[in-house]
Amino acid sequence: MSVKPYRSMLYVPGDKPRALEKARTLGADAVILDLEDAVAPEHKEDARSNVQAALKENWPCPVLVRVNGLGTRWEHQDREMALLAGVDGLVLPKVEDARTVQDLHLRVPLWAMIETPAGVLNAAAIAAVPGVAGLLVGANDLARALRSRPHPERLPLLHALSAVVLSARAAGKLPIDAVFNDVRDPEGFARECEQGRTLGFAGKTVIHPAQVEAANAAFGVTDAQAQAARELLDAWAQARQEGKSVTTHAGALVEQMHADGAAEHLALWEAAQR
Ligand SMILES: CC(C)(COP(=O)(O)OP(=O)(O)OC[C@H]1O[C@@H](n2cnc3c(N)ncnc32)[C@H](O)[C@@H]1OP(=O)(O)O)[C@@H](O)C(=O)NCCC(=O)NCCSC(=O)C[C@H](O)C(=O)O
Ligand SMILES: [Mg+2]
Repeated sequence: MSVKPYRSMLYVPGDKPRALEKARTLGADAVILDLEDAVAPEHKEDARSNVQAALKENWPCPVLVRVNGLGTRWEHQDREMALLAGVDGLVLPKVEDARTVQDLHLRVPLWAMIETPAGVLNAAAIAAVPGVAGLLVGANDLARALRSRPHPERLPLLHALSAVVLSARAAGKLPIDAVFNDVRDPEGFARECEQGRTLGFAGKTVIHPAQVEAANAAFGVTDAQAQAARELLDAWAQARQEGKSVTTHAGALVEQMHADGAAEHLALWEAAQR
């Protein structure tokens, strides 16, 4: 089994040259060079040039570009620039229906942002479009659209968060959790990562260098977990050899889906080692 981890996906504003340079060294599993909400209208053209230059550099991870939304005056040029410069994928903000994504006929993977009520309601169809690699939650826009209030456990967003996980997983795509806005609250960030991981997200979008390592840890597999997965797979192999389709390991039930889960954990651990 071969998997590519997307534990941390770092947004980098296209109009901040220092951040664009620094992003190459931070250990994120992917970076998202942002031309949308992190960039003021008067800086859009400069940001596009900076991102074009950044795409020519060597990166240790996949580099995505978040283009401005469909229907804005920048979107077409953003997309053309990114595709010509050899981007690894595009992030499209505020995706609300599957048809919009289908009609783009992109030749690189598309990561669709789910950050409006309509986007949440249509998330399953959006995720199912061929070429969509994953769904990213945009919790700031979503909270604004829902008129919900901040809540330490994201209670008003839980339905939407789970809908994104369900939709992406049903289509075999990756669900990626929203950003955590307070870059000076590592405990709060760790709690939210834990919640996202528990809900089924594969990783988290992050906005600051200080959040990268914590997201990698929260959505990664520890050495001890990898060892436990190996032991479970050994127990399962032994059981299968004996013609059993159910066994116990360390006192707990083991069936095929548990073995599949252990194999996926091990593959993620191996990928992170590389
Ligand atoms: C959040 C920030 C504005 C904080 O900025 P600041 O206080 O200036 O940061 P620091 O001084 O602590 O920065 C220290 C050094 O780290 C570099 N840095 C900072 N952020 C990044 C980054 N994202 N990538 C790479 N490098 C970064 C600084 O250059 C400093 O470097 P050095 O000079 O060597 O010390 C700021 O972190 C920031 O702008 N973050 C990204 C914001 C962003 O991208 N927003 C858009 C995506 S989130 C979104 O849109 C939400 C979604 O759509 C939704 O709806 O929810
Ligand atoms: Mg947004």
